[in-house]
Amino acid sequence: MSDSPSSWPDLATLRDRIDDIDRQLQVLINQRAECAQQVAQSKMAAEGDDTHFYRPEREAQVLRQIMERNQGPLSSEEIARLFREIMSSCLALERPIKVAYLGPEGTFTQQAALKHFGHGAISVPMTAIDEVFREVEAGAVDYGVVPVENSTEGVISHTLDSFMDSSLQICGEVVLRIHQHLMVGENSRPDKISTIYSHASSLAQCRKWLDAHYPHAERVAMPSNAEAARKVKGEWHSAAIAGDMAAELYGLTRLAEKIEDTPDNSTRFLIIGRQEVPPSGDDKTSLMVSMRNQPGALFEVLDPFHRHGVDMTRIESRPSHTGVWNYVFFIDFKGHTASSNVQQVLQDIGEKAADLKILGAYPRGVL
Ligand SMILES: O=C(O)C(=O)C[C@]1(C(=O)O)C=C[C@@H](O)C=C1
Repeated sequence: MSDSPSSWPDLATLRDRIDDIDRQLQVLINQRAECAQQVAQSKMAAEGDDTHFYRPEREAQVLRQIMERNQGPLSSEEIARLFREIMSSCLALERPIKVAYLGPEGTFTQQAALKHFGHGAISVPMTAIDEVFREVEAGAVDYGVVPVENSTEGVISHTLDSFMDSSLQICGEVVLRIHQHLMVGENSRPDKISTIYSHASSLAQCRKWLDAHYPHAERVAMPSNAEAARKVKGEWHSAAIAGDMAAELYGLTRLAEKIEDTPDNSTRFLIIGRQEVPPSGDDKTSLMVSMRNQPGALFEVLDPFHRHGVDMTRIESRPSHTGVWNYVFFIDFKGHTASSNVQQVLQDIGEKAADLKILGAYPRGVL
């Protein structure tokens, strides 16, 4: 017999079934929350004042397990997103976590913070990247979220430079697909757009689209996309390029969606904190290495990775703050500082480098 609508249970029966499942889910979610409360007690008994309630390695393991065992029909990403929120609420019961991000409200960095920590975290906007670092260092917030590289635009040098003078650790990473939309306020005249506001890097990410669709509009760089969205709210002749959060926050209408020139446009953000993270089973490590300016310096940094079979994922060089002729390399690689081949790499580089700083070993982004 074919599966026709007439052979399905009726709507009332299906809704009864959903009510019953919801009842069970609710009991189970609250049982999970009680467990998390007990975890908090046991952590405090063992660690006292230094207790870290947020455990990046455990969260990554929980989310990976959920994705691996998922059988659908919900996608692995979707089910992990739901559990992300459950864990976020459980952590908030243990202790509410404060997270500073590069603001204002509605930026992609806030979106990244919520994607990583879920909506149980209290997110606090900051006006600059170094302010995010300062707030975490001072203990005014627990963690910070800062952008570090965009697939189209490259590295965010402010973030790398901030690590030079900071003792903070990288505790995690999160990658966000960046979709840019052209948006206007309610009194706008879409056929009369003469000015388009956005952050310089978003304007650059949409350059070809703007050349094709608004060749005569003036492009004005703003401190952030969210700032741009706020500005156009009351202007009838201008539009902003920003993301979903900014459109919703300022009640703007999207004139065109996903206008970024490269379809896989994404930004990587780092979670910074004051704790070292144990291995999760799939980790990355970030280093900062200062080399004297002499022939073969780059080779001496790269060679140990090759010799010990460690997979480098990124290398950037920045001028050092201290010596005019010294360079600092920022390096990311797969693996955790607890593993022996990584320790051998660190030892070899340490013997040649003027300075070697481990910025953190942390779980590879899951969501
Ligand atoms: O396992 C822990 O350490 C917990 O605190 C529980 C839990 C969870 O809800 O699964 C909550 C917060 C942590 O960041 C990690 C996991």
